[in-house]
Amino acid sequence: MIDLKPYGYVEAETPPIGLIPGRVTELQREQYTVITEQGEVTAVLKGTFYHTAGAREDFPCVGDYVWLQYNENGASRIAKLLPRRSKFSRADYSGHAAGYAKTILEQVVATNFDYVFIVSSLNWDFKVNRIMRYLTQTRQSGGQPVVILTKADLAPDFNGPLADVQKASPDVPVHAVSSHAGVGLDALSEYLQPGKTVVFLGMSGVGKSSLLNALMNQEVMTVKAIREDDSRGRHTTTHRQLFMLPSGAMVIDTPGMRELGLFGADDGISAGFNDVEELFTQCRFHDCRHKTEPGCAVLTALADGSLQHEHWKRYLAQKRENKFADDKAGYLTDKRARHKSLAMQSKNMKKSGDSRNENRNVQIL
Ligand SMILES: Nc1nc2c(ncn2[C@@H]2O[C@H](COP(=O)(O)OP(=O)(O)OP(=O)(O)O)[C@@H](O)[C@H]2O)c(=O)[nH]1
Ligand SMILES: [Zn+2]
Repeated sequence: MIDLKPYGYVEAETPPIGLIPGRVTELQREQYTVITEQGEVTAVLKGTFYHTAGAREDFPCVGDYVWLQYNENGASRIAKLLPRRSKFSRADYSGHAAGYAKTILEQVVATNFDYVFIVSSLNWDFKVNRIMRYLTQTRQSGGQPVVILTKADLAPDFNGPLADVQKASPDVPVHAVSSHAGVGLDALSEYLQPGKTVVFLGMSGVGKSSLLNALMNQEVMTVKAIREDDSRGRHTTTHRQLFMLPSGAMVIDTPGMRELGLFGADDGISAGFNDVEELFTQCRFHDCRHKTEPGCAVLTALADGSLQHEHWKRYLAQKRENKFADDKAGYLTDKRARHKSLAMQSKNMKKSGDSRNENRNVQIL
């Protein structure tokens, strides 16, 4: 028999005969993995869920405590969702036409966590305002916020940023850590107590997977920047969603949580580099690598001093460091295509001399 207490289960009410308690550790499509006193079981929802659940919110997700009908020979059946003490949800647009705001469902992505680690990098991209926005989100979730400033090894003097966060939110604990150098992790044991659950909130590339790996003492999440020499024989189990740390605390890391982190992306990672990205659209070749290519707007700007070398170097460092860089290329291609079609359109308009159409086009874009 497995004791569910280490999974944070508090029995407020004894389940009726025939049902046993459990905690959802994974959700893939409609199939649940639930840890129960019988061990880890695969489960589906009882039919009544589909009839009585008013909104998607009522469906169990990772972190939830449930009662289920245990089935020794096949899928168990989740019969009841127990009350949640905290939750994060996001809008679910699936199957709904854009603009039909009323039909957008709430999709709960993680529940029953005690702490929310607001993870932010101490590199040049450090922004107190973004942390404050995550703080608001966290306070609405019911979890207790803890600010984790990562990559301390990249910022020899992190006392400044640390003090900035402390000043902006005096009641919230702030810690600087380096997953790579193993610095500052011990201080987190205050939160990582047996039976406690933590979720990470933070933008892509801030080091959430690296932190999880460091806390797990093993690689459970793939970190994008793979070094050539150790990429063989990696042990990764990326599908797991609720991780039990050696300390006895749990970390929920769902794709849904990662998407939440992206909500801050509007002022995103490369917002400080608009000027650089504008230059890309002026390079002669659309696949310019800005190294030796003729007609490269970046090289020209570096040469005439309108682009600072330091600024360019920091941009390149960011590209190396962040996964976002990958998506950025696609974004820029789109942007360039938009520019081009806009230019073509206005050329055609000018030819036909129809200025009303031109105006209409500007509005559409
Ligand atoms: N120097 C330094 N780099 C780090 C540290 N932690 C993470 N990184 C690097 O930052 C990059 C992103 O790290 P990840 O752990 O994948 O970031 P993530 O937040 O999980 O990113 P997503 O999976 O996109 O949400 C990688 O290149 C890491 O090697 C650190 O403590 N120090
Ligand atoms: Zn170029």
